[in-house]
Amino acid sequence: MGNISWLLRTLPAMAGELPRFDLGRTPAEPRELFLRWFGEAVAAGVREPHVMSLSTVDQDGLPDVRVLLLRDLDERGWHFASDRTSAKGRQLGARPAAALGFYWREQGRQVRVRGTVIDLGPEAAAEDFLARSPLSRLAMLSSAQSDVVTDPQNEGPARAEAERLIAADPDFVPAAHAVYAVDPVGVEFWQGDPGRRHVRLRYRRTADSWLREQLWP
Ligand SMILES: Cc1cc2nc3c(=O)[nH]c(=O)nc-3n(C[C@H](O)[C@H](O)[C@H](O)COP(=O)(O)O)c2cc1C
Repeated sequence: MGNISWLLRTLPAMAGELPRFDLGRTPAEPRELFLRWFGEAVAAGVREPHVMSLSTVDQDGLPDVRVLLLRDLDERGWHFASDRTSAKGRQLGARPAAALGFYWREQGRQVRVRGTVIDLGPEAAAEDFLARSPLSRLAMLSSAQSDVVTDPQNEGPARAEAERLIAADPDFVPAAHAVYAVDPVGVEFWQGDPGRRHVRLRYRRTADSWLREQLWP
């Protein structure tokens, strides 16, 4: 019988050198601070800094979470791409609200984003889909994200059908492909400290600007 608790207690967290978070140098807008931290994550060699968790809520109010890639960030918010008919797509259709979580381990940094979700429409979906590699497009076209795999042998025909679709129309975009943006009401930046004096800053949206508040970590 395995007991994992002893093992968990041997694992370090937030060890080593970590950056300092100077609250005197924070911009008025959270997007600007996110871009600064993201650039620093890339420069520090953080592996896959664009990987984030996305949480949504199902029809029973039960939270759901999975990992996705950040696709863009602009005045509309944090973008991700997915299938409108997937579990998350259906959850978002019924309840367009979500939270994102980034964890940049090498820097002991966490960023949390909460907000309403908007579907950016067919043009954004087409642009996102057609910019993908042929392999990625083929994989997306031949899968039914979140559905139960009833016949593993059926992958061949689905793949062949996807190949036929792309050959017939190289600009084909599946109707279910969507790009969403999380339009934030709150964005939080958390800097870990090996001495456990972690620093946490929350941006909260007000009618016409952002309120910055330091929170206990
Ligand atoms: C590193 C990584 C990146 C991923 N990126 C995406 C993505 O950008 N879009 C997406 O729909 N699924 C992505 N996935 C798959 C999702 O985690 C998830 O399995 C899928 O979207 C189905 O989720 P759902 O059933 O909750 O809708 C990624 C998984 C991993 C591990």
